[in-house]
Amino acid sequence: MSDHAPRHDVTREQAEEAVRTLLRWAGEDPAREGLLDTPKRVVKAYGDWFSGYADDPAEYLKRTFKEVEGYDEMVVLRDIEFESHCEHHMAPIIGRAHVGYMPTNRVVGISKLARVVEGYARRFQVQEKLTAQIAQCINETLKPRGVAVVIEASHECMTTRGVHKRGVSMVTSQMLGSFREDPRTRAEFLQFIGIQRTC
Ligand SMILES: Nc1nc2c(ncn2[C@@H]2O[C@H](COP(=O)(O)OP(=O)(O)OP(=O)(O)O)[C@@H](O)[C@H]2O)c(=O)[nH]1
Repeated sequence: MSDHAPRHDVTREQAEEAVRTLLRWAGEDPAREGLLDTPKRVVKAYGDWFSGYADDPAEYLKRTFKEVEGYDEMVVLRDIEFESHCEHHMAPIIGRAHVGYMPTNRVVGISKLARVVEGYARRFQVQEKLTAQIAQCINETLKPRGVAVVIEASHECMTTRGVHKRGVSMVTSQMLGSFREDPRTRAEFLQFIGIQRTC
């Protein structure tokens, strides 16, 4: 089984039974009419939220465009909305990713950067890991001069439970190659995505 294959050692029936157990634990009666189809719906929703385990995001970057060979300036895709789930509480993480790279001679279809974000977001995540995985995937597959990923997200484990702080967002960044080494390149990227340079 590859790293990206879904774990099929749990059957759909077992997954639905686990949802019934949680409903009982919360104080509900899973046999109540309104809840009869809930386990089926939850398992279907999990298939959507966690489809990233069946994805190999590097595959999206394998098709590159020859026609744009020679373009070697920064490419930025900003405001890529995503939904993920934190691996600590299994609560939603809702955010936006900004991705930039400095191509060498390999340029990808711009939607593929958003697909890479989706492939990693649709898993249980920690924001720092999500940020690093996106950057490393692009770096290893396209071998560009540099990669930059900034993620801004709110964590529902902080807003709907626990410390209950609304309006808080977490910002993480991973800069590789020229974005890490050249302050001007980094500053240009931050300007493109609307984050002012502070150092
Ligand atoms: N660094 C980081 N922390 C996260 C992320 N998602 C959730 N957390 C934090 O993970 C921590 C888990 O802390 P624990 O003390 O083990 O869990 P807890 O008792 O439920 O913590 P509280 O949320 O403070 O109630 C919490 O501080 C969460 O806010 C993330 O993506 N990155």
